Formats: sequence, C-alpha cells, structure tokens
Amino acid sequence: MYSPRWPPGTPGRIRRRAVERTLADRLEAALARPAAQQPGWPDPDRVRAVVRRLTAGEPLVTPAETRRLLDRLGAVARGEALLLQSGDCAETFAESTEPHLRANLGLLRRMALVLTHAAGLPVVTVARAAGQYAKPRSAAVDAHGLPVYRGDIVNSAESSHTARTPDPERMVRAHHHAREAMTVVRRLAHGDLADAHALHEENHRFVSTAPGGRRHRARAAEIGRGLRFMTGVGAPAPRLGEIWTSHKALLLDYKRTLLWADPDGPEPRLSSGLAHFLWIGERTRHPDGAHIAFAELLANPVGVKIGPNTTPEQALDYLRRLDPHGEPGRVTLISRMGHNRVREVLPPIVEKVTASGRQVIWSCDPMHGNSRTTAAGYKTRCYDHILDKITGFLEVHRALGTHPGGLHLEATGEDVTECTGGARGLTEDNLPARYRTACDPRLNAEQSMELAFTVAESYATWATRSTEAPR
Ligand SMILES: O=C[C@H](O)[C@H](O)COP(=O)(O)O
Ligand SMILES: C=C(OP(=O)(O)O)C(=O)O
Repeated sequence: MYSPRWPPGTPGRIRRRAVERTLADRLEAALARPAAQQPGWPDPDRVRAVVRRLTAGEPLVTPAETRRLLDRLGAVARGEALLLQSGDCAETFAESTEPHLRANLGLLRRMALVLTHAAGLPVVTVARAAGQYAKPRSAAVDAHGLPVYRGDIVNSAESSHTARTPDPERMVRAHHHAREAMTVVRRLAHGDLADAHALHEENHRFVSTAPGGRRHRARAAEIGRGLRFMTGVGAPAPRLGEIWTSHKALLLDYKRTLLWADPDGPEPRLSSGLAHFLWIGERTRHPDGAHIAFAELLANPVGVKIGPNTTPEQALDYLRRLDPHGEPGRVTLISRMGHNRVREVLPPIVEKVTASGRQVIWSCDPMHGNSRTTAAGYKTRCYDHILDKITGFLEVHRALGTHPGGLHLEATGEDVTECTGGARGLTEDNLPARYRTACDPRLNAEQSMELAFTVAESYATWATRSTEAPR
C-alpha cells in the first residue's frame, strides 16, 4: 500500500499518521475501480517495483504552489480572470528540450498578452508540459495489428512489436524528463518569458509580417502604446508571473506516485507532486471508474473534459463529487464537443450548473471532437472549425450571461504543418512538409497567434459591454 508523504515541517505526528492511513486506504479503494485506457503491462512485478522507486523520488511541484493556483483559478471562476491552457498534444522524450519548451511557453505567453489586453483581465497561463506523456486511444491496435502507441511514458511510437510493448521503466524516464522540463519552465517563466516588452516585440513582428497578422495591427499597436505609456510614467517594467504545469491524469500507475498528504483544504486530500493541474479525459470520465474516484481525492485543481454525450445531470454530478465544498476554481469543465455540436449540447449543461448555484470554470477545447483523417492518412484539424467551436462556446455563454473563462489548445510555437487553414492557407497537400506531432495535430505558431488575436476581439466586445452595463 502506498502511503502519502507530508510536506516538510508539517506538525502533529499522531494526527498525521491517522490522516495518512485514511488517505492511503481511500486511494487504494479508488484505484481498485475499473480503469479505462491503461496499458497491458507484461510484468506486473516490474510495474510494482517502478511505482515503489518513483514514490521515493522527487516531487516536481509542492502543495503550496498548487494552492496558489487554486486561488488564481478561483478568480477565473468568479469572472475576474481568464485561463489559457496550451501545449503539445503528446510531449515526447526526444522533444523534452529547452528550445521546444521555450517555443511552446513563449507562444502561451504571447497569446496571453493579447487576451489580457482585450479582456482587461489577468490570464492564468497553464502549460500542457512537464508530464503530458500519456495518450488515450480509440483502438488498442493500429492498422498493422501492433499494440497502439500510448505515449512515450508507456511505449515507443516505432512500428515493431518490441517497441510497442509497454515498458514500465518508461515511467522513470518520464519522471526524469518532467523534472528537467519543470526546471526549464520555472526558469523561463521568471526569466525572458516574463518580459512583456520582449513578448510584444514578437507579436509586433507577427502582425507586421504574417498573412494572419495584418488585420490585427491596430490591437498590437494599442498594446505597444500601453506598454510605452507605463514606461513613460515610470511604472516598473511589466513582468508576467507564474506558468503552471498540467497534464492528463491518465496513467494511474504513474499518478499514484508522489502524492503529498495535504491537510489544509476543506478536507484532507492528496496533492499530486507531478503537476499543478490535472484533468480527466473524455474516455476516462466514467462515473464509476478509477479516474474520477482518484480526482475526488486530489487537492489540486482538476479539469473534466465534457464531450457530446455528456448530459446536464452528469456534469452536475461531477461537480457534486469533485467539488463538494463549493470552492471556486476547484473544477474546470472543458467542453470538447466539436464545432457542429457545441451550440446544441452546451447550453442545457451550463443552465443546469448555473441553476445549482455552483461556480465552475467553463473552458473550451476546440481541438478534440474536431479531427479527421485525410485520404493520405494524416490526422488533421481545420482552423475554421477550431475558430467556429470557440465562437459557438462564446455565443452560448453570452446568451446565458456566464463567464467563458478558459481556452484549452493543442498548439506549438514551432512552424509545424499539422492543422489546415489559417490566413496562410495551409492545405492537405502541405501537411507532409512538417508533420511532427506524436499523436494529434497542433496549431502552429502563426495559426495560434491568428486565433488569439481573432478571439481577443470577442473578449474585447464582451469586456466593453460589461463595463457599459448598468450596475
Ligand atoms: O488526443 C486525444 C486522443 O489521444 C486521440 O485523439 C486518440 O486518437 P486516436 O483516435 O488516433 O486513437
Ligand atoms: C486526449 C485529450 O483529450 P480528450 O480526453 O478530450 O480526448 C487531451 O486533451 O489530450
């Protein structure tokens, strides 16, 4: 049985022991439930040995940081901030490098700068980074009859039976890469990527040179004027704050490691030392399954993806279970129902939750539910469908008077060719040029900035209306 550890300096030895035992029992009970999308490890003894080793390893984040994020997300739930979550679909060990992280985190920051200006609200930036190594799949075998690739933490994408056999040692490698990535995230978040002037310079280049940028010159110019005004009046150079990390709580043998006992919330819970924010995916959100039961125990803020078949009752039930004490920011409901379903499926869910009086973060994942495979076999997504999904999400919230607090994107700061469309007009014929994703297609840097500037206009209209509305 796994026993959670305590953050250093936690007082009260006897109480600690009792809380530890209760949490450890509840964890085992949660993990004994049916769990979807887990690998068929060939040797369970090796898995147990790896779990023991990882459990004794080094946490990447602390309960104090996680509580700080919860606090920031509380502001999003109350309509006082936005949440922007973005990064790779599947991080790989090979691309767990500083240049790649810099590109993705820089993009996250540049998009956030534009949204902050438009909405007049702080943006909480959460990276899909430092742990997004596991993927759920639609089928257990691929077109060649091999076990499907489930992410670098489980097996290799190479096409051979040996490479695809799940190897628990990969969890140790994942932890090593995540730890290194975390160091880079911390350094960049408080280093070059905190400098609003430098980020704006890059955005200025985008609107001056990229086909999707030109129509956004006016907003970029306003941001530049705002920054120069601050310098002019002698305000300290604006620096952006934290970048938080997140990944999908999918691979339970990994997720059960590095848990802190956290007695400080409304009830004792387990704070994951692997990332600040964890979310449960569409394929693993079964109410009787292990993933939701595991999420119930977490002290970290949690997300749940809600797809086209989610009913309003189910959505409310997730909130009752995951947020029994009504803490704003504790739960983010991430809609991923595709651009052609959002206007029909989302409204009754939002209405039911709102009528219950609960404060939740409404986030929009316009990537999932919007994929297709081309005749040449490339999985892709179309920029216009992605934008339309976000537009539909915003329309629903505008009609219902709720806060469209979050965006959740699969996007990279690199110049890949994985999604079609955008002002540069990428077509299916362009996809082979730089198709590099390990799983699903990501927006590239230009498409992402075009999307951020376009969506920013809707947030700006919204912000203007709400400041003009009678109080
Ligand atoms: O990113 C999400 C899923 O892992 C992915 O869409 C599943 O992909 P598949 O249908 O190719 O298995
Ligand atoms: C696979 C993902 O999403 P979903 O569970 O919604 O398919 C994801 O966000 O990586």
